[in-house]
Amino acid sequence: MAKSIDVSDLNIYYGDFLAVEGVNITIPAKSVTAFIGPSGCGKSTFLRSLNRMHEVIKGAHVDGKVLVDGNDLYGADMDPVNVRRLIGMVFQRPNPFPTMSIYDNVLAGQKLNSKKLKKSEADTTVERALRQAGLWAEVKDRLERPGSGLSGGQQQRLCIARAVAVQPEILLMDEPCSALDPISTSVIEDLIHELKTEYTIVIVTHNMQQAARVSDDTAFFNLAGVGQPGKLVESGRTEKIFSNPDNPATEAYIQGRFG
Ligand SMILES: Nc1ncnc2c1ncn2[C@@H]1O[C@H](COP(=O)(O)OP(=O)(O)OP(=O)(O)O)[C@@H](O)[C@H]1O
Repeated sequence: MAKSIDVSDLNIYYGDFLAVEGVNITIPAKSVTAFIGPSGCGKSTFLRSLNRMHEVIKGAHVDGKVLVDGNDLYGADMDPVNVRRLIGMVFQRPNPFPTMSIYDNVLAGQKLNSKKLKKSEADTTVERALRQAGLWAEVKDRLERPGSGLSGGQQQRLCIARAVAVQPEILLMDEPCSALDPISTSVIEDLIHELKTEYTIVIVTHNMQQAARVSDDTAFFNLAGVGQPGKLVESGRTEKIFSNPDNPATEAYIQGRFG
């Protein structure tokens, strides 16, 4: 079941450095929310705080609240490993395990969660995940070949298959198309459109056309100055943010006047 995310008064630190300050936002379920803003404003940092990947870095921590359908992600009884299973992540560079077969790559998340599957269950999971990632037809006859033998765009879809194989509720995508050619980018964008019927999707992108094409909602982040923390300037329906934003900085950024 896809879930909504409610963030309140979130501050995100690297040691003493406050990287992102005071974020308040609701990310609706079963829709695509794009994070945009100039380099260094904290988009990726904020994204990683949404599945507790941020704290993997030594000294990194947050204060404030992140609720997923009312459950506090940072609550004392919340296991970060479980959080990362429920909230999957796809990175900028496709990162399949290169020597592992396509089949085993899809199941890699399951194995990390030390979930033992019968062969028939494993086969079903692999097919389902590859179909969801729009890759099944292209790889069904070479599942035992290494993941590294696929094109960049196919590798990224393999990573999406790996992320959905564990049946997460939310998918976080950090510039998932920035290393891909326009055709592979378009395939992934179509896929994002299909996946939102089942998942809540959050995507960081530098590409304004992409944000406008794929997202239902957009959040614009900015820096007040060098060394200052990043802040959420405004968020709302993508149509509104792109055509009639409340803040002049949002309009300037979208029109390419800075960043
Ligand atoms: N591992 C880290 N340790 C310390 N500071 C970091 C670390 N990663 C990022 N930062 C700092 O946090 C701030 C936000 O960085 P972040 O990468 O989240 O921004 P971004 O908006 O995603 O940038 P970009 O668009 O360039 O990817 C920056 O000042 C950055 O230097």
